[in-house]
Amino acid sequence: MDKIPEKVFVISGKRKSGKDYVASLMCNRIGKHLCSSVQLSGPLKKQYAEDHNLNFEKLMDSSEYKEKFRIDMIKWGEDKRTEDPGFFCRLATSKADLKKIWIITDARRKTDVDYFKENYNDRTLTVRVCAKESIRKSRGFTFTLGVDDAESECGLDEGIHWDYLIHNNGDQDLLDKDINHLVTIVQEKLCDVT
Ligand SMILES: Nc1ncnc2c1ncn2[C@@H]1O[C@H](COP(=O)(O)OP(=O)(O)OP(=O)(O)O)[C@@H](O)[C@H]1O
Repeated sequence: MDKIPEKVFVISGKRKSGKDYVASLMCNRIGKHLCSSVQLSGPLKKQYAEDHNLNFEKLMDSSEYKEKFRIDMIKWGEDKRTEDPGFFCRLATSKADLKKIWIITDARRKTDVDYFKENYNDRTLTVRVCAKESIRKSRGFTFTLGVDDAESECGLDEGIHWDYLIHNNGDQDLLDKDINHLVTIVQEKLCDVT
């Protein structure tokens, strides 16, 4: 293992629940000098793009290009994960420049949660971003067969105990309150180690 973080927030949520939005708020409030946002889908997409001769930058943004390859990419990722469940988690966190606080922005499967619990047990906090379907739709979500009923989107809907829930339904005060709570945990932890 290359580097031991002080805290690992493992964020999950349905499509367009606001995972990236929440991760970015957390990062800004904790301090960008302390936080690394880690996308598990990053290395997956990079490898997929290389193997299939595709444009990696376009796969990483929220363009139609990404949507076009989503189903095939999910299948390809499943096959890799079957061979080695921690493969993408390990790849995503093996960068040398990661900071003290890791914010994993896109846990999708139990194997993702298990990986961080197994490797950073005392430091991992699981976070579920919750948003009603109507709100997610207003942010661009449309139900897609083969995507929204696949394990990659439903694997963490049940059977996981979340340490924290973030309510992202449009009430900015409630969202702030939830995020401030997580920020306080980090600040307390960092006080303990300094
Ligand atoms: N509380 C909020 N206030 C304003 N805009 C928001 C809020 N939450 C999310 N959004 C916006 O909704 C859109 C979807 O959010 P985001 O990309 O964070 O969702 P996601 O869960 O990461 O989506 P995906 O599953 O597709 O990666 C973005 O344009 C984001 O800026």
